[in-house]
Amino acid sequence: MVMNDTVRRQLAALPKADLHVHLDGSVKPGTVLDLAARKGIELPADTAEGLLPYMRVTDECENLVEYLSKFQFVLRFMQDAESIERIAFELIEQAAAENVIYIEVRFGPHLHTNEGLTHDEAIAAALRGLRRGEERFGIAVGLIVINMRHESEEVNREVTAAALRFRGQGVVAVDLAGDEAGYPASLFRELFRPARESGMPVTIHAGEAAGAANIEEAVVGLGAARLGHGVRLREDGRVYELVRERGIPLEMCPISNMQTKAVAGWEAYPLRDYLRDGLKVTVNTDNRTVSDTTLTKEYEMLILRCGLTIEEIAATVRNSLDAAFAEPSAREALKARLQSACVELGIAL
Ligand SMILES: O=c1[nH]cnc2c1ncn2[C@H]1C[C@H](O)[C@@H](CO)O1
Ligand SMILES: [Zn+2]
Repeated sequence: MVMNDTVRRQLAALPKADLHVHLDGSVKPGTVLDLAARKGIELPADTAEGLLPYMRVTDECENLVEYLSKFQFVLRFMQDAESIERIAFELIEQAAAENVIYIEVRFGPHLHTNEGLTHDEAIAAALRGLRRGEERFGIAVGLIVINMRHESEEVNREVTAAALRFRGQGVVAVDLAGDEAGYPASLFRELFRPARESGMPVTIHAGEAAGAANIEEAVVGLGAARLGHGVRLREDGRVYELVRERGIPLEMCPISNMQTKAVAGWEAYPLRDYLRDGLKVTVNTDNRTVSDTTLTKEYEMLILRCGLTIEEIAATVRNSLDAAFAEPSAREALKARLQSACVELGIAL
């Protein structure tokens, strides 16, 4: 498949969904410039362009741990409610510009408490920004609260409790992110117990920097209803079947997966095989700024480097809407929008 003008037009107009995007990985460099000036923080460059090397990874990134080191730079500017709200709003604005109709944004509240914000205040600020974006751009939004693998049990217990307090007010799920190879999923069974017991959906970053055993533990031990990445699922046939039989959606993030070296290269990227094998594959950005990506760019790479068709791209969007942590009626309405757009665009769905 090549990218002719018809496909480009179809891609641009296709309604999209992003289930896996980190707030702190998607900050616009121009916003950092502005926030730094207001806060009197000195920057290593005085243009948006000049800040990019500090905010994005290069192809030379060796692994997930190196990738994660990029987040420190922006977190300094995300320690007050107003900045968090603004950055959340601007993320919805960026998504709206490429026809995203549904988005679940995720962030780790504890990363925003260095200057005294509480977890609840950080969550409330993110929700205000998302709501404002939702109203302005007509996009349906949800917030996923992240527990970080390197944080203490006590901190993560509090983060989870805060997430549960905001259930029904915009927080749709809890997640586990950070250094997967250094902190296996099995350490977090107890942490996710309250979420499991209260029916709050759980999604877990797994099978990105560690193998299929971590995916099995995420599903069986932690109760994951979806998996962040899941790229390395094919390493174990038994776990592969488990995920396929249960229809557990994979939140794949192709460009990020290349950068963290979760796979050797595009030739080895398993997304097309997973999709054709009936796994519930979804396509997401992970971090718009850190990974220098957009959903359109992710789709283009999948078409050019993995041979996906526009129909298969549309099928991944439908998978995302099916997998959305949203009310069934909202999911159906979004799917109807996708369906009618596909009819108009001549894409068989
Ligand atoms: O792809 C990822 N894998 C694991 N952790 C990640 C990934 N992208 C971002 N994070 C971490 C770094 C951020 O500071 C944190 C909260 O968004 O989540
Ligand atoms: Zn992620």
